[in-house]
Amino acid sequence: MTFIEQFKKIMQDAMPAFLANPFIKDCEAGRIDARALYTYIYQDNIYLDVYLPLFSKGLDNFGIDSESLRQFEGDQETEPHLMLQKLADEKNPAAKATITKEWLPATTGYLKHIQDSQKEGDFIFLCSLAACPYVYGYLTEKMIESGQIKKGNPFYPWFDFYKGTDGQLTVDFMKVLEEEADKVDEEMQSRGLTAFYQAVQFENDFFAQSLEKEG
Ligand SMILES: Cc1ncc(CN)c(N)n1
Repeated sequence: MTFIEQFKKIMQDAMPAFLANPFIKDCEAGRIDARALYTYIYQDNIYLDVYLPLFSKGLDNFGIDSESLRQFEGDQETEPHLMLQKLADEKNPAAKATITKEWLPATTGYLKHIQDSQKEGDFIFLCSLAACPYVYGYLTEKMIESGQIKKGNPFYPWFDFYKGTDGQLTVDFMKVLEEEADKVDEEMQSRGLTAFYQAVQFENDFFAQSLEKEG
């Protein structure tokens, strides 16, 4: 299996866990849990504030200047947050006051993982950064394709958004990773795959933590 094939397999193998995730199951059922959505948005803002500058550094390390990759650093994340916020506001705006305004464990753990990967070297760092666009691009595409998320589902616009943005980004990211993987030895490739695998697990935990109640 090529490096990229192994990358894809990690995501394919993780799909059942994402589909069993209560956050994703709520989306599939069109069930709006306002508190969970407010929590997700709050945590995602914390995450992106740290992740996006790191993403920029990760690209700079390899002199990468692709338009879709660069665009990702802009404010495109605001739009999907507003979509979820609208759903939560319509359902139960009072839930906003009840969310935990602290860094939840998957937020802290995921960011620490990326920062630790950065210390391990440029290639491993790049692999750890890939899960953020890859998971959303892959998951949204598969769930729309399979009919698990259909038009009319309140979450459809959110899935469709990421299918477009993160889907395209993933195509560009994979091209870069393929080129860079050719330049490193097998041991480094394997460490890169591990860093990606762990980031994929954190993506799943990140969704799940939004539904966990206080105390
Ligand atoms: C935690 C997380 N992962 C992925 C994405 C979408 N790129 C996001 N907004 N937040």
